[in-house]
Amino acid sequence: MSRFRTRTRPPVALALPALLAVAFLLLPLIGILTRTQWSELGEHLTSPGVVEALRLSAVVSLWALGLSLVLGVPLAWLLARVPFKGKALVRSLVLLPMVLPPTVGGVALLLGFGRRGLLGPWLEGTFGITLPFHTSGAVVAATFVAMPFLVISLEGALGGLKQSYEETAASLGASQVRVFFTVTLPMVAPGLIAGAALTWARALGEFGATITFAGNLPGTTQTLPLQVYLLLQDQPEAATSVSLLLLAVAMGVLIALRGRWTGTPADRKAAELPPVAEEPAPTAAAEPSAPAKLAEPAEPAEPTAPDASGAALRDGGRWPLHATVTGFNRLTLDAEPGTTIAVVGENGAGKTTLLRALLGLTPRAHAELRLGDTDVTALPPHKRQVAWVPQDGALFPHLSALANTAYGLRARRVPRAEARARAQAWLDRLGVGHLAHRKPAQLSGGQAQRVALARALAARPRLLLLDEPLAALDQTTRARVRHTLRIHLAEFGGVCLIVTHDPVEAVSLADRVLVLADGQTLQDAPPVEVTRHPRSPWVARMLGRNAWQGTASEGGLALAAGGRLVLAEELPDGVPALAIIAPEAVSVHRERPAGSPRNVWPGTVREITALGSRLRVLIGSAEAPDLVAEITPDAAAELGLADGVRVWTSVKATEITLVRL
Ligand SMILES: Nc1ncnc2c1ncn2[C@@H]1O[C@H](COP(=O)(O)OP(=O)(O)OP(=O)(O)O)[C@@H](O)[C@H]1O
Repeated sequence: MSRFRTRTRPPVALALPALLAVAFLLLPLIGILTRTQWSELGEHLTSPGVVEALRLSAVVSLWALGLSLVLGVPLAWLLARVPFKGKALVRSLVLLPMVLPPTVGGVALLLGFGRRGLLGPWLEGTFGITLPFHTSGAVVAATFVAMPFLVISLEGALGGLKQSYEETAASLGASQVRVFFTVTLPMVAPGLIAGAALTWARALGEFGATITFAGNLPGTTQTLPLQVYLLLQDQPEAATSVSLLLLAVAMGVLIALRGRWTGTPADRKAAELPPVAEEPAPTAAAEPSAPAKLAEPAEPAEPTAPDASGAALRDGGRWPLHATVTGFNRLTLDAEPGTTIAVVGENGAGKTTLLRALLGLTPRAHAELRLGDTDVTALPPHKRQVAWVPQDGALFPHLSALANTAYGLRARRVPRAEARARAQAWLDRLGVGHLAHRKPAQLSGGQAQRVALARALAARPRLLLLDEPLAALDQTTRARVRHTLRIHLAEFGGVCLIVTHDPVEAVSLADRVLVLADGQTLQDAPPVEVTRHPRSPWVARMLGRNAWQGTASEGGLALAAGGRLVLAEELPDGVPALAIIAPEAVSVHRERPAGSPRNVWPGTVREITALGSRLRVLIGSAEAPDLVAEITPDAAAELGLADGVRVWTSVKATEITLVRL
């Protein structure tokens, strides 16, 4: 109990000044409330002068808001999205009116737009507009001080928006304008609304710049704050009443904005919902393996007859791929329709860059890309029919699973009802049809991945790019989604590239494994071949094999890391090679094994991990590189294996596969 109190009680040294700060802010407000003549409040606020000032304030602040939106939204977009020289300077310029004393702002406006200012004579001569002492002058002054709030708020929202949302939307077929209105704008709406509200409130309260630049003319430039200033001299009670009105408006804006800075109300609602259970893995019977289930959702526009080979899913076409990539990636890729290629490689090998080049989304690599008979090289991303599922799925958070899935179809102008029906059918096929009306935040990781996949497939792509589609899932969910993925990829008539770091994914999903190193193809072969003859230690280890690099010498391999390996195969001296040892081929003993094996090393158990029904034992040795052995739990128990236990390892020379480098 006392511990609880100690923890929650804030330190006095912080609490005291914090309370003083609150009191400091509160006292003036209490002053207004206590000094307000409540009985005369109605009379004060309905006096002709106040009503006129109120009307003028509304007109000026709304015009200022409108101008800020028209000018500020593009400026915020430019600052957030377009790299250009002098951006820091432009941003400082935008912020300047916020820190400049408003009267100085007023003087600056006079010198810029006033009668004798830089632009004033031209405005007067050409349009007959004189800003000072005119309502339009008050609007200019209010816009000058208020627009920064909009720009800063919107730039922050745009900057915080992950670009993968917009890029995915483009890959689904949406033009830039469509992406802006259907993805960008709805996603930054909270920031835009918050910025607009603050801009309006700031414009409503503007005083200094207005009185300096536009003067204090009743009915023309005398807004509420200016009137408060006047009233304070002759009728302090009325000034208090009007101040109370402005205070109420300001508080109203802040209360309405509560939470908008920290997230959308939709997000919060979603977070409050009970977690959605991951549905059980589809059984073989439930999987759409029967022809009837494989049928493409009803498509009145392009009817396709389902047949036993699943041709209906292929969008009436099969799309071979030919790509020549230059830039960071330098490779040529050819693949038959229906081929799934796992793209693997170390961090920074260029996997994502390759995908982005095929999408036409990066200047770092250029892809000459032909899909079927169509050369899409010159086409923008939204016209290539190359669908992309980024690592996090990038489901649009403001749209339901159904609307997400229908997005690509709508972008290609499929009528709404038909698009939704087709999207629903795709969700059903991927086992998430019952979640169609959920927002992405209400889906589990596995469910979201299936929706992302349904969305990509529903867009009828000719090339499908999946960037680590299962990376964020736990082992069980990963196995389920992998199963679903395998079934649907088997029916896909285009080429599919899957970036992965998971050997199981690479071997079980792909027809080919493309190993990248430094942007180039190190190996491009079927999984069996890559597993048997990996071309680099990294690939071998990724596939769960021991891989030791060395140079042939005297009938063996002198290991680069020190030590020697006896081989069954003869290699000419001096040839660099990679020795691949399957973990199952490593024998573990407590005593030095008697008999013939010549590759025997003493070592210590460093780590034991479970892999399915077997155990992987990492053994370190002073005489050889680290070695991974795979044994049954029974064998491990019999040997009494545990971390730190001293053991002997042996490998038969005939169990070693050699790959020349
Ligand atoms: N926008 C960028 N500007 C400059 N260099 C970049 C950019 N994006 C990536 N790179 C560099 O290009 C190289 C390839 O990056 P890429 O993201 O394609 O690698 P990757 O194989 O996908 O790596 P990972 O497995 O870490 O995702 C890396 O050296 C990386 O630092």
